[in-house]
Amino acid sequence: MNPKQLVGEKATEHIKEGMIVGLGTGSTAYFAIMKIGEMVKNGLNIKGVPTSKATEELALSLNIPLLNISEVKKIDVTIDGADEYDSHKNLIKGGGGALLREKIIASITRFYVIIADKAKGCDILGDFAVPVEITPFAKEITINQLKALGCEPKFREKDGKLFITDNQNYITDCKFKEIKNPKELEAKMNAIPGVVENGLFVGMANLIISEDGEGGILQID
Ligand SMILES: O=C[C@H](O)[C@H](O)[C@H](O)COP(=O)(O)O
Repeated sequence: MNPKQLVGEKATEHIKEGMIVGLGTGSTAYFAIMKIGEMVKNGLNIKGVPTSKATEELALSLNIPLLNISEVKKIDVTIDGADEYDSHKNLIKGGGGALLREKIIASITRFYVIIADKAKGCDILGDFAVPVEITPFAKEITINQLKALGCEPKFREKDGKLFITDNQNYITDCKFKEIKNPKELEAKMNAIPGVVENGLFVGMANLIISEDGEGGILQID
């Protein structure tokens, strides 16, 4: 089985009848959502909260009942992907640009499950450039302030134009050498006025499910 499908389906074991479920974004979360669609079709009663417009469309196509975020106080379990993770379950997310909605949903989630290839595991975060969502206003000032934190920031582009998030903002991908203190860096980046949110998810994940390269499951809890 495709490793993404393996970990995606494994994560759905944490979903129980009646739960409110956060639906992640990306190519790994896709498999969890497909499985949830199947579970719903077979009679499971849950309600989903999507972390992006793309996920909302996918969930609707599978007839997964959805809640509007304004109706939600707590989410029982969220299943989402990651771009990099360490052994303390700190993450870099936002490779698909969905980090803001993902982090809001993670922040009200009781049990946050991350599904990711083993290759995304590392000792120290930083190989993957940290995606940072910034306001279009004064973007040059914001990018210089990010640079002052010791990274090489780059505006993300798509089809030759600046990438626009679901929230009508830009993304800058900030490449650091290594991130020795992710908690401190997360706070420093968010202290910049033009930064809406950044892709460091520190102390949020409860469980990381990955594949061992031979079809087995590895878990960090
Ligand atoms: O913005 C996108 C999300 O943070 C994704 O969950 C992350 O980029 C991992 O995506 P994938 O499973 O496609 O590698």
